[in-house]
Amino acid sequence: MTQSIPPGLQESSDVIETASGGTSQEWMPFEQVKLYTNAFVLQDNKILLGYKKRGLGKDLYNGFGGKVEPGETSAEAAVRELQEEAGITATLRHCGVLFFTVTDIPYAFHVDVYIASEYSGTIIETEEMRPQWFSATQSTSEMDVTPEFLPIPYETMWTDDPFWLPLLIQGRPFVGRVDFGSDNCMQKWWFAEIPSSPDA
Ligand SMILES: Nc1nc2c([nH]c(=O)n2[C@H]2C[C@H](O)[C@@H](COP(=O)(O)OP(=O)(O)OP(=O)(O)O)O2)c(=O)[nH]1
Repeated sequence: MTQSIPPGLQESSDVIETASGGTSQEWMPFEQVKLYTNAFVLQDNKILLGYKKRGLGKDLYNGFGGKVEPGETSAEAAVRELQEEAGITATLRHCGVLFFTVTDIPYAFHVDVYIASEYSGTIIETEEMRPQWFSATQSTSEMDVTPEFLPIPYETMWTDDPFWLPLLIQGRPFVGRVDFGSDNCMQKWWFAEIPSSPDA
């Protein structure tokens, strides 16, 4: 499987491809990589998302995250961004890597994705994000007749999120790459699950 892992992602011998496609033959070249984080809180079958009020991904729901600042590790940045954007502190577990390019942006985005099952503090709306809980239930048979929380609003999220968010919710580590066109459409994509080792 190693040969199918797109450039930008670490080679690994034991990934299981979950989706791939697109019209482009070749992956888009990139000159530089910028590090980002994205953190999700999952608790009691619900997931915390934020409605982004400004910047990249404005008017879309997402996890909480942003750029890794100089002198900071990705894990430190993830904790800081969750605190800045939702007002809470959590112990985060790394659960995925996403790699994006966008036509006309010379650098690529490496996004470390984190998950937490507990947090401390009070969730607040901030300048950047309006937090909201959604149901993390995935099968209709598990669904309540009158669910307390709305289903995940995939239609108001980045178009690649349905490929990996279900894996995150199931606690299955993943990697993926998407090349976006200037219209924000996915031109080429590849996603895989990383099976956990038996002694993990
Ligand atoms: N769910 C999802 N998130 C994405 C995708 N692409 C992408 O950059 N992101 C995330 C990574 C970051 O969490 C976020 C963008 O970071 P940001 O622009 O808010 O960074 P920042 O907070 O440092 O920016 P700022 O405060 O300086 O304006 O969007 C995607 O395709 N799907």
